[in-house]
Amino acid sequence: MLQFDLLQTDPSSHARRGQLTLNHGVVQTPIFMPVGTYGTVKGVMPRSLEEMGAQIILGNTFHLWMRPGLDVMQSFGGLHGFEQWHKPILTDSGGFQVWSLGDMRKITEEGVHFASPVNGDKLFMSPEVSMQIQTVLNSDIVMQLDECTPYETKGHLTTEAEARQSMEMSIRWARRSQAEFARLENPNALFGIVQGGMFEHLRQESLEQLVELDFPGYAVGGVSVGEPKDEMRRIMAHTPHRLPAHKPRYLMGVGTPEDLVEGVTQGVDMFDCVMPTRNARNGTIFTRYGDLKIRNARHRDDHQPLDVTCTCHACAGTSGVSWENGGRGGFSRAYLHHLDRCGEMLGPMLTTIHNLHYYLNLMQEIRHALDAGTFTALRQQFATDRARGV
Ligand SMILES: O=c1[nH]cnc2c(CCNCC3CCCCC3)c3[nH]c(NCc4cccs4)nc3cc12
Ligand SMILES: [Zn+2]
Repeated sequence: MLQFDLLQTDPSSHARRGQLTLNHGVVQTPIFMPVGTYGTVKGVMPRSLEEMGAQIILGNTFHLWMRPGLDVMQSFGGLHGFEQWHKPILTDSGGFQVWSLGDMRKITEEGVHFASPVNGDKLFMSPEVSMQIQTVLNSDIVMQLDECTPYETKGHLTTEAEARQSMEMSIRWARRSQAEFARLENPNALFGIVQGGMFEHLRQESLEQLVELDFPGYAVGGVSVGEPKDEMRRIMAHTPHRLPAHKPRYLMGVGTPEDLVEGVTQGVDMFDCVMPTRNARNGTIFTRYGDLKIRNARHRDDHQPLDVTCTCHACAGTSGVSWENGGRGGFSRAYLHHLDRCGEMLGPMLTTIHNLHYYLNLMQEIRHALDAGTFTALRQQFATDRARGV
């Protein structure tokens, strides 16, 4: 089941404030969805995810299918019981990971043949198989199996004809996903994925055919796949706001804090990206006033927290009072620099909590600004602050 209520629309952009009711709970939008790959958001306990306000997380169909396997997942009634996360979960189709297997896979109309990266077994992923796996996982939002049209292949840009072929196969796979989802009587929500490469007229054809199929929600795929920033922004400006206004819109794999603000402006409701978690593990920290590299020697004796305005556990400790509001309960940049230099596991745990909290808090500030009708002012303040530098 899925119900999407539009609560507010911004008068001077495509931004909107919404509420998504799913089987495992209600989600306020716009929303950032932390990525859990192997049934965990790396290094973060579910209680910490709750504490920082995560409302919905992602599960990775491909990896969970490989390991622990569907028998174990079935015995827990799905992913919620297995990973002990009882709020909504969105699972991807598994297709995107198969694509990244490169030459170890063969794409046919029927589906994708590939060798398991875990044990070399010959495997097959089709729209039907993807729906069967996601039904066992019992995720609240299921993604159709699509083909993520590449931006370039071996140095040559994807041509319009190639993008059309790929987009048309994703439409056929959307139909097959929908038919199998119905046959399985899955009680959750299936999203269609718009493709079309960097060609607006192909994007238009894709979304029109998917809207015909009447999905409860739609994703925009095929971006953030190595294209130049201005190309991604061009598609972000074309496609999301052309999708049905009364249904949720999910921009896949995006992006930086700046991309999230731009995406909301263009009418996007849902985002996922590995950036906050992946960057945290390699020491790149997002803050209100710009990014910093905790490994840099300049942080060696800095008593300040990562972000003086942040109320996360790393910056404000258990008090939750930010440094700028007089809180002194957090960890210093000096300490986090030390943990990074020593390779201590507490380092990535704390920087991941901070980066995720930064993304989730940014989306909460955006929701509050949309409620208050001050979204344009927020966009301006956000850009000014981020340019200040830390
Ligand atoms: O067209 C697409 N179809 C389907 N999935 C896509 C994804 C995966 C989105 N995150 C899934 C998550 C599910 C749970 C586990 C983690 C992934 C994309 N990610 C990106 N860029 C970000 C990128 C990240 C890495 C390389 S590109 N572009 C994407 C385009 C598509
Ligand atoms: Zn913080």
